[in-house]
Amino acid sequence: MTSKKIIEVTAAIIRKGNRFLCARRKASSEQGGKWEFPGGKIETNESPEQCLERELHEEFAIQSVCGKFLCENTHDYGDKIIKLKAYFVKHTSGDFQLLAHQQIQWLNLNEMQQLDWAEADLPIVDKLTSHYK
Ligand SMILES: Nc1nc2c([nH]c(=O)n2[C@H]2C[C@H](O)[C@@H](COP(=O)(O)OP(=O)(O)OP(=O)(O)O)O2)c(=O)[nH]1
Repeated sequence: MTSKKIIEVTAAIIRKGNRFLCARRKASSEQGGKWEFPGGKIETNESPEQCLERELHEEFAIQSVCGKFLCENTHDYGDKIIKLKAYFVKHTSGDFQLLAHQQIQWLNLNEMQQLDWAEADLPIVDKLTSHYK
C-alpha cells in the first residue's frame, strides 16, 4: 500500500467591509472551476504567513500582511490529501490583477454559501460564518 502525501496549502481570508475575496480557479487547474480562498502550496523553509504574502503577490500583484490563523481542514481528494490552513490577511497596497484565476468576487457570507467551493474549503466557509455570527 502506498500512503498519500499530505500537501500543506495556505488560504487567505481577505475582508473588505462585510465582503470577502473569493477566487475561481482556472478550468485547466486542479479543482478547475471551483471557488477557493487564494493561496498555494507552502514551500520548503517557508512559513504559512510568508507563503500567503508571496502567493498573493504572484496571483494578484498586491502587497499584504498575514494576520491571525482562523482554522485548518484536511481533505482527502482521493489522489491527494490537502491540509488547508486559513489565515486572515490584510491587503496593504496595489490594485488586484487577475494573474492566476479566472474570476474574483467580493461576497458577503450569505452569498458565499451559494458558490461551488473546492471541497476542502467548505468547513472553512462554515467556520468563517460562525466567526462573524
Ligand atoms: N490555494 C488554494 N488551494 C486550494 C484551496 N482549496 C483546495 O482544495 N485547494 C487545492 C487546489 C490544489 O490542489 C492545491 C493548491 O494548489 P495551487 O495550485 O493553488 O498551489 P500553487 O499556487 O503553489 O501551485 P503550483 O506551484 O503547484 O502550480 O490545493 C484553497 O482554498 N486555496
